[in-house]
Amino acid sequence: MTSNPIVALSGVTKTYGIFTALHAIDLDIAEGEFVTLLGPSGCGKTTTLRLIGGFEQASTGRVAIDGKDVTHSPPYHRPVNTVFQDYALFPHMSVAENIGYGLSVKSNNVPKSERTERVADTLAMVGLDGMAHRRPGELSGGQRQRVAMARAIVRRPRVLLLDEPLSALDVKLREGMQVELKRLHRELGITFVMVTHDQTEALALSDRIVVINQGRIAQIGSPTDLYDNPASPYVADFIGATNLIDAEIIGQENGLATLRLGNGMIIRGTRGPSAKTGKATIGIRPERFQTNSIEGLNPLHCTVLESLFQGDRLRVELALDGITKPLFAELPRTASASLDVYPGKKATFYVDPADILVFEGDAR
Ligand SMILES: Nc1ncnc2c1ncn2[C@@H]1O[C@H](COP(=O)(O)OP(=O)(O)OP(=O)(O)O)[C@@H](O)[C@H]1O
Repeated sequence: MTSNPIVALSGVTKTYGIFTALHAIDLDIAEGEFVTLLGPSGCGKTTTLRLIGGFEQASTGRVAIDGKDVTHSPPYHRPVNTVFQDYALFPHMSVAENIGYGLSVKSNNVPKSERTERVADTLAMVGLDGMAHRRPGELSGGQRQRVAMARAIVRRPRVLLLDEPLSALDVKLREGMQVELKRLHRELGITFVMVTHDQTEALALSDRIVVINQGRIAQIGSPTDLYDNPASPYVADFIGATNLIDAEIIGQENGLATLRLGNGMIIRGTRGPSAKTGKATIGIRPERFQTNSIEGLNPLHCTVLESLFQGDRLRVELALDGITKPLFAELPRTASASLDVYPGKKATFYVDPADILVFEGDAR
């Protein structure tokens, strides 16, 4: 666990009536980290964020910020600010007034001259110079998002909470704003905790990702950690797509597991299992399919069901002989050109044992 975490949740449970939204969550966030809470709709990520912000109270457990127990403190007694999903700007106030509002209300000791200066600095920081006098209704979606950011950071919180901050923007704008968020995080040096259900966004922005599944933390790790070493089929499938296939571990030697698939096929995988034998699930990332036969790789005899052109890649739907659930492979265009894939074609693909993720049990 992190020493001297800026945010620490210990055994936090949140219930609504008889429904438990969070089950005894433990989470430490280090000062300056960019942490993302990721998971499907209803998994509990917003609840977790709201517990940190003080908009919800834990049913049991403890919330500490900067070493201080804030479990029962209201939002305004926490060194935290929130960028809400809908931005929550005041429509009748100008951009500058929206941004300065928090300073005038909460920090009465900020003199007017300093307030004006801080608002101007913050406007520049989010790239909104020259927009100070506009009203929210006269701004684009991306500009409104920047005002919401500016309003949250002008008070210089220790922790910035971001609730799906980019979800209202179209794809192109969202990609641009991702770069902006990353830059702001670096320049401000404060802790960002963001909620998203968009795994690409989480992978691109975070130092660490907290994957949540039905009110429980499924795994915490860096983006590469989660991508390369997912702890469960759930994480493997949520962080980057994964083909999951039922299998049985029938032997193990020198860190190499021998597995039998439902169609009787034997393959070898190196990633993960400690159990000698028993039920398992294997995961293969779509981009790990190879087209050349190389000594030591697992051959997979397939029939092409469909091939979808995607510019730089070809996405190919495959049926592994004797297995009903289709698999997806993503091939670089160069590889697919030599293969000439079309529906109905019999083709053999190859997967390195190191690219076979092995999960014990039928945990799906
Ligand atoms: N005030 C409430 N009363 C009852 N149930 C609630 C309340 N707030 C949240 N829940 C339930 O708690 C669970 C977690 O909700 P939460 O908003 O944290 O999910 P989420 O992961 O953020 O989902 P989304 O991406 O859809 O916002 C959901 O099943 C939700 O219906």
